[in-house]
Amino acid sequence: MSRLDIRELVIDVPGRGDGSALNLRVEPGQVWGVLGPNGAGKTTLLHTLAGLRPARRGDVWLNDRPLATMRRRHIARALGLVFQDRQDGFPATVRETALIGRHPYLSPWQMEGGDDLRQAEAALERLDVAHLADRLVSTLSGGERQRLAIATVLTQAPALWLADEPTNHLDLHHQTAVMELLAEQAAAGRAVMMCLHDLNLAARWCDHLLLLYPDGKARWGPREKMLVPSSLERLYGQRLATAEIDGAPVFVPVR
Ligand SMILES: Nc1ncnc2c1ncn2[C@@H]1O[C@H](COP(=O)(O)OP(=O)(O)OP(=O)(O)O)[C@@H](O)[C@H]1O
Repeated sequence: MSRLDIRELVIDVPGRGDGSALNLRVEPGQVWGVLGPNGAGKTTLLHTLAGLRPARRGDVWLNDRPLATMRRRHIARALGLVFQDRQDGFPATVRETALIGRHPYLSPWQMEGGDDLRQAEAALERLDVAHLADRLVSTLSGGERQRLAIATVLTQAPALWLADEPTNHLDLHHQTAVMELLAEQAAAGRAVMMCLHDLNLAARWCDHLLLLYPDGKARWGPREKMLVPSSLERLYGQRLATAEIDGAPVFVPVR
């Protein structure tokens, strides 16, 4: 189990004022959604939480240790990041790519073993890309690449998932399958924080929300308190119509 403590954190968005310092805790079992318009800083936040870029101010603690003092290998055993954009520069197969998820557990130059391979193949199966295992990643469609990226993090088996628009490029069925997977991870005691553009996915699958405004201001809390139509309209500068389907609110943009 992993816990992320975000203390007085100001992310470093170039040319922008500090806005609100973030003070929140992502606990095992929770699913956090990060919402905000383009450029609000969602990716910057996730990369800061993963220790990939420095904060302007404040700290991130992973399991009672400051992230900044931890070795990358130890961070990678606890925390997995699904990137929004990927550069698949090396000519690797789908199976080889999923196996990268095991690298935090191997010593330098150690080959993956049978258990690693089984874990990667189970993840490929789960993300519905096992039939592509021998294909070069460069030949995959956008949605197939996205599912492979998630399968690679599933192979890594982190206790804390950070996912940057995990449903990017996915058709409706695979969007639901990925959200079910992330919900299952949380139900098994892991923690999830994901950036989303789809308010309806956030309303259905997240239990906590962080709203990031373009000026750096932020609000966060339990879903019920955050999904207020007037504040979502302010967040996006977009009028919304609201309904309820299947017990969850549904938001539709209107002119
Ligand atoms: N290296 C950089 N140099 C200058 N500006 C940057 C840099 N990296 C990010 N930014 C700017 O910081 C802001 C936040 O970017 P970020 O990618 O975090 O936004 P986002 O909320 O994830 O957006 P989107 O919804 O479009 O993915 C943007 O205005 C972006 O142009």
